[in-house]
Amino acid sequence: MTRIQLIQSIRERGSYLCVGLDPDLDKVPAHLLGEEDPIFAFNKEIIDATRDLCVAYKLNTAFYECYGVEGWRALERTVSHIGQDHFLIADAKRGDIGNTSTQYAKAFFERLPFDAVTVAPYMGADSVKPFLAFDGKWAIVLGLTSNPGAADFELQEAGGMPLYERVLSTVSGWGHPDNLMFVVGATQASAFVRIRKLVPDHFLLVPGVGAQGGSLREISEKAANSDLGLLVNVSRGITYAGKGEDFASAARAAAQAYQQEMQPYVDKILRVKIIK
Ligand SMILES: O=C(O)c1cc(=O)[nH]c(=O)n1[C@@H]1O[C@H](COP(=O)(O)O)[C@@H](O)[C@H]1O
Repeated sequence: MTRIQLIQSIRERGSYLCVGLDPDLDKVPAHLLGEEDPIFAFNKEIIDATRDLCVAYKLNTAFYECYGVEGWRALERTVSHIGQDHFLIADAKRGDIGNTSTQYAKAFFERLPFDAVTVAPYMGADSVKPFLAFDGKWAIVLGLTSNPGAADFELQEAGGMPLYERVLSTVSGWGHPDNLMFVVGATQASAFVRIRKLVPDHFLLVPGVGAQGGSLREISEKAANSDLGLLVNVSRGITYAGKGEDFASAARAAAQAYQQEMQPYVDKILRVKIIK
């Protein structure tokens, strides 16, 4: 999916919500556990209940890999059920020497139909650039993450600025706003304004709303750009909004509340904008 298509889809749905599909068999409703593929059965109901309210789905591969080949099969079935109308993110946090990164990119972009993969920048240019070499595909590079451990390296000073700022300004030169996004945690509100100065045009993937306590309003006020420029991810806050047989309608209600909070920002920013 191109940046222009993504912006159109945000405008049409009045939403920049990304639903995180991180299924955990210890948490899915008991009545699904007897299904032949309970992970897919769970995801399918969540997808069917939320498709019109979100523009993206993010699958964290850890929640599939931990179930071995059956988990991977459920991931494949899930992405094919989602189809082509949503921006599809493989949250795999990859990045390795160049030829290995190319194989990771092929796995998600050629074997599977993902639009984007999350990438850790620690190994530098040759580990990130292979993900930028696929037409119409995206790398989403970790900038300032939502977890407490962000303080261990990302917030440490590196040559007169925090390391994450160096990552944003250096990595933004490796790609462009049509193939590169950055992850910024919703819990890092005090950094949003500074981040927008460093990467004014890039989309930001913002996890950490819901279970981790980040504020959708604060992100929207401080980090939206003239394209809207945000994908706000919520995983547990939507998928486990309900625990019983009505979990899908509870998920829909949670997603709808986020979408309704987003609509005024979409209207304000994208209503009269002519897309470049
Ligand atoms: O790359 C990510 O998506 C990510 C980066 C980050 O800084 N923090 C973060 O929570 N995530 C992921 O975003 C999702 C957040 O899930 P919830 O806290 O359940 O909404 C999980 O898949 C995390 O692995």
